[in-house]
Amino acid sequence: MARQRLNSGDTPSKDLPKPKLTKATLRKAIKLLVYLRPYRTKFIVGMVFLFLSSLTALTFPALLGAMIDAAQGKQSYSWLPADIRSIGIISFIILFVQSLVSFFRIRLFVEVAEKSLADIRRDSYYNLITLPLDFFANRRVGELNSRLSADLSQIQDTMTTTLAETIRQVVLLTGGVCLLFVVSGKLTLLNLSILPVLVIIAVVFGRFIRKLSRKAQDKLAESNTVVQETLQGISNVKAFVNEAYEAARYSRALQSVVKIAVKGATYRGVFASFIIFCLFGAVVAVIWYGSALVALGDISVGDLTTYILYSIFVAGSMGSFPELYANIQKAIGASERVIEILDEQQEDVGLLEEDKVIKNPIEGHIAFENVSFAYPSRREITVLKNVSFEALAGEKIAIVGPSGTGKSTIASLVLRFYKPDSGRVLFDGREASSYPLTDIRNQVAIVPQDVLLFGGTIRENIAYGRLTAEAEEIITAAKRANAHDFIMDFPEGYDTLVGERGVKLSGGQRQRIAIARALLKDPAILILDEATSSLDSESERQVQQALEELMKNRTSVIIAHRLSTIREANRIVVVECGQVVASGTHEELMDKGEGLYHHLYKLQLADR
Ligand SMILES: Nc1ncnc2c1ncn2[C@@H]1O[C@H](COP(=O)(O)OP(=O)(O)OP(=O)(O)O)[C@@H](O)[C@H]1O
Repeated sequence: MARQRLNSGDTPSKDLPKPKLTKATLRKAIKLLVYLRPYRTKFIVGMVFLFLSSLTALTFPALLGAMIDAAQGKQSYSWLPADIRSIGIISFIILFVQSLVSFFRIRLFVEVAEKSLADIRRDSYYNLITLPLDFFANRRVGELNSRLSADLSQIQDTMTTTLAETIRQVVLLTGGVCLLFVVSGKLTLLNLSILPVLVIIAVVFGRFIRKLSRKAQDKLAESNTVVQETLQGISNVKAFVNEAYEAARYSRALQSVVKIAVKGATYRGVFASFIIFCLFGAVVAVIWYGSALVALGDISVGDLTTYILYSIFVAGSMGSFPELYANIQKAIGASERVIEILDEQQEDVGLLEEDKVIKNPIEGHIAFENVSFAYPSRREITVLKNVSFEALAGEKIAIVGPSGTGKSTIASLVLRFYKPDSGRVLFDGREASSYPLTDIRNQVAIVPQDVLLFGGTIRENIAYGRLTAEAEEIITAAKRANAHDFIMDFPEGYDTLVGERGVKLSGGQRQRIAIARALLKDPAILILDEATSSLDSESERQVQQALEELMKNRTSVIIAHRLSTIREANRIVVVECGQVVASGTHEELMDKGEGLYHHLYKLQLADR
């Protein structure tokens, strides 16, 4: 029987949705079984052991009944000696075999489940990281991550225990019912007329109580939100002298928790009394009728004992089915979602080391020809409209324009995070789509606005640009990026841990690490998404110097926010509302007079 809880201590997996079992959902879930294939021999042996241990469990009631009969000088079965000692020894031998078989069964199942689950985890992770960016735009990454881990834990639970438990209970139930008939048909008919009714009532009632318990949890969560909100905004609460208001709000929330919990407890009490009454009632009925049969000489005392023990087995199996079924349902739902991720269309990026070898070197000439683009998640808004520009190999090209006009989108198209809806992106005069994705991304580096570092050491973070880099190369890159000195100022130098997402470093330091990373990658094309957050003038000078170093000898696309930094660019492309409205050198654009560039430039000068 599923145990009820009226508190909020359930694990997240308990909240996993339970889909209806249909052919389609089953077919999807079954797809995951291919992951068992490499371990099928162990799985089959485990299954055989499982059957053996369930079957041996079924012998005990018969043996114990025979032992009681033997005590009264009766022989229950012709194949079993009628002396207590022999039956006791046989029981212990079977018990020993059962323990041994159970050990191997558990060991094998867990091994198979863990190994195949590791394969599923690895494949879903591989798939996830090779999915196009658009997939992530439509989902919250945290949610995706916790969903996936809850789903996988559910599948793991099912593979390690639920599956085995279900098979065991099916064997015990069918074997138990058959043996009940063998021992006494009359008693079994009585039993079978009571037991299923009880089980059905218990399941329906159980569901009702479970609903109540969920409501209690929701209410508790609501009251916790009050605490959280109040504490987060404690200064507001105090400033408005609203302590009394918040206390009353919390107290109201608590009252509703108590109300629903007490209601739940009432039903639970009724349920428990009902179950106790019925359960013991059934036992009394069976023993009553059984004793009458013994008195009539219809069955022996040993038979009655055997019978009662089998009844306990059968009742236990019946009671365990609702929870097992619910777990299987959840696992099937979980498998469906995992399969969805496994079936998503991946990008054609390779995961092998040799995929990092560049097969089509790019010199650095970039051209956009009438490129139009709308994000797949927001098709109705055309972000880029007929955008055309060109940067020769080694040139510096700047893209400027107001916020939200599509500058970063241009960068995403260069990196081929997305494909244009119409028009062409060309590298060295060849269409981008004719290059393997890995070739493009291996030769384009981006220094983004918000530099994200991984939680390891500075050395590892720089090496992310080229994982095979030697220690010396990392230091050279850091020196060129103006980062070496500040790194050496840390007691642990290059082994300093940067903290989660690089929080232990300042914005300017993070940027210089990102520049060192890009230097190490040594790309043909560089995209600089200039930081909008202002650094102090010393950091800005250091970052600027590092950027100058980085831009040497390669094509640079600078998404510029500070126009002062791009005066020297070979070409400045002015974008407004997704369209190129002007392009030329700084002087040419300024000479034009009242254009957008002129306006923006004047605005920035005025700000200084
Ligand atoms: N992944 C996305 N899905 C849907 N729309 C997006 C996505 N990313 C950006 N956009 C939208 O596309 C438009 C252009 O965004 P983009 O980031 O390219 O502008 P930007 O010029 O770089 O802005 P900023 O100067 O503020 O960085 C915006 O309206 C933005 O809301």
